[in-house]
Amino acid sequence: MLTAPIKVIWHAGEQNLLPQCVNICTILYKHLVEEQHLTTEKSLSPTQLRRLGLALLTDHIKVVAFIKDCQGRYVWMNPYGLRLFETSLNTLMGRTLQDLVGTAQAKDCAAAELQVLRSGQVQQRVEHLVLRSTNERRSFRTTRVPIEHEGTVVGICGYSQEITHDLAHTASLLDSKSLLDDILNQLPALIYIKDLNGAYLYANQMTLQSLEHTLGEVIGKTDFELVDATTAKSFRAVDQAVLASGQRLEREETLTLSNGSHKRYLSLKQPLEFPEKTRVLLGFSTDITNIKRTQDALAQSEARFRTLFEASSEAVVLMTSERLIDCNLAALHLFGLASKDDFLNCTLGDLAPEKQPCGTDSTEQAKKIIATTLAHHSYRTEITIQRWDTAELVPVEIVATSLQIDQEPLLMVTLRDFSAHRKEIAMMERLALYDPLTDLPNRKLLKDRLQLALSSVQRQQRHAALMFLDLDNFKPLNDQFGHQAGDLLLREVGGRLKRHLRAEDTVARQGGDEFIVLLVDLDESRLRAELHALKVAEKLRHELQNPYLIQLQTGKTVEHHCSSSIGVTIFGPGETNMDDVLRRADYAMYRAKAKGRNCVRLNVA
Ligand SMILES: Nc1nc2c(ncn2[C@@H]2O[C@H](COP(=O)(O)OP(=O)(O)OP(=O)(O)O)[C@@H](O)[C@H]2O)c(=O)[nH]1
Repeated sequence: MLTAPIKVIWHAGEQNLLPQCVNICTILYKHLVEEQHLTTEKSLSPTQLRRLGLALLTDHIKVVAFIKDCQGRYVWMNPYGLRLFETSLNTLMGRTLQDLVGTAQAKDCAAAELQVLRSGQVQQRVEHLVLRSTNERRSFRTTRVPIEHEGTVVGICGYSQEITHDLAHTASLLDSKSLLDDILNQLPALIYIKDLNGAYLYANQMTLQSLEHTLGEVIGKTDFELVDATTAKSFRAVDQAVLASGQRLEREETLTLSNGSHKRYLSLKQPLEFPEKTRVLLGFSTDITNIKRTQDALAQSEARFRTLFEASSEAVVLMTSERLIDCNLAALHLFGLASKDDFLNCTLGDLAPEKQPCGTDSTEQAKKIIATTLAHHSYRTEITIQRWDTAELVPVEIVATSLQIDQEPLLMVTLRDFSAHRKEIAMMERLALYDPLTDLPNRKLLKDRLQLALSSVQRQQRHAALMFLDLDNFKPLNDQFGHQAGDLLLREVGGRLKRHLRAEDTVARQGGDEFIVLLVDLDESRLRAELHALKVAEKLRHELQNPYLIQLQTGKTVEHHCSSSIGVTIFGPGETNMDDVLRRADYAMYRAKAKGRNCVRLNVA
């Protein structure tokens, strides 16, 4: 049997709050007709049918429907509600919500009910209740409708639609969106989305900081409204290229800030298809300003060192323990190479002749240099290299130092062309021992050889001779035609003397127009040695008095006549005092001068 309260529910639902019930009612109506084999025409009036349908409806809908008196005591609850609270209608009748849910929530709901009873207004609110039956927390959207009877509110009817899952879903959606926002805003990168026209649809915190605008100022705006025109143009060009090609692009971009400083970004941009075929641009830019600054500084420093390295006049080679990997221009010149391509990947041994002048295998020598350098950190030695262009052998001094670059052991080898140095030394030695004008041994070398000769005569018991020669009538040539003419004559004298002596004899220039001749290994007999020496002296005197044809600087050739005064002395076994020998020869020459020049005089010890 249908009761009055149900009528009230129907009244409330029909007019206010349960429009969906009308549809359900229609379905139930059909179900009822089929179940009970009834037909509308035959069995029930529309009113009867409506009552029956409503009764079934309250039994079947998944909504807690209830009726309470003005004291908040339950008068009725539908089966769904009874199942939810795990109670029966009989048990529930006369009880309040406090018997079904937690005290605090029950009090809160009672206050809400009181408000409905007092105001006579329909009320809808979300309530979170902990069920006493299961201790579960459930959420409901509850609607309370005042029941009026003859102008007085006598009770409340209402229904509670469970929204626990909806709320949980919404909460998780909200949670995940804010989590995503948090993540995107905390990422140390610019993340942004722009539409086809370049207007920002999304910008994370870092993008906003870079653009120096708030989210409200950025969304819907293009770069042209946010940054300087040049920057905006370059951003737009990349964006358009991405959108047009449909391809992901990676570019370095520069943003000029309001204070004039620049920020450098590595931007990865790609098109993104949104539902309904909307294409947008997703951008991800990393701030590489500091990296670039460091890279630029490194590149500058590298360029500076490269310039120093290349400009060094010292040949410098960089190598691993096996191969040559770099060198400067001076090294290329030293090796006679046209370019570094010829040089790279060679070994040190490849740049030397097969054998060193000392006979060592060059490859072995190179290995020794590398091993010693690595063992002792640095090593200095001399080797001979072979130029690639001329095959010329060049002695070089090398200083090798071991280095550690990027964990790799390397050797830096500096090479200095030793040939020039050697020539210099040879020249210095020659200058110290030879007369630069005539290229004859000077007095110092003569004395060395005289000392050797003195020793030799002791060993071999054979005599030797020393001659002092001084030109006669030399000065007038100087006076008349200048020193250069005199020099030419002095050179000619030296040549004539050398030509008429043996290789083992020595012709030296004492200085001015004075020459000294040392004749060694003459004879065991002093007498025969004297005769031999006098014979040679005469031959020389004769030779030197031949006329001299001197070609002047003017091109003119003049003839000059000059003779020589020669003093001779013999020294032999038992004689060791070099100065005595020199003095005797000098004195003999003085006597020849005194005798009238152009003659030979012998000074016997
Ligand atoms: N051209 C030239 N002249 C020199 C050089 N060294 C010395 N003399 C000159 O040689 C000359 C030597 O002087 P003397 O020996 O007195 O000249 P001289 O005419 O041979 O006289 P006597 O020896 O007395 O016969 C001086 O005029 C020096 O200036 C030189 O290297 N080159």
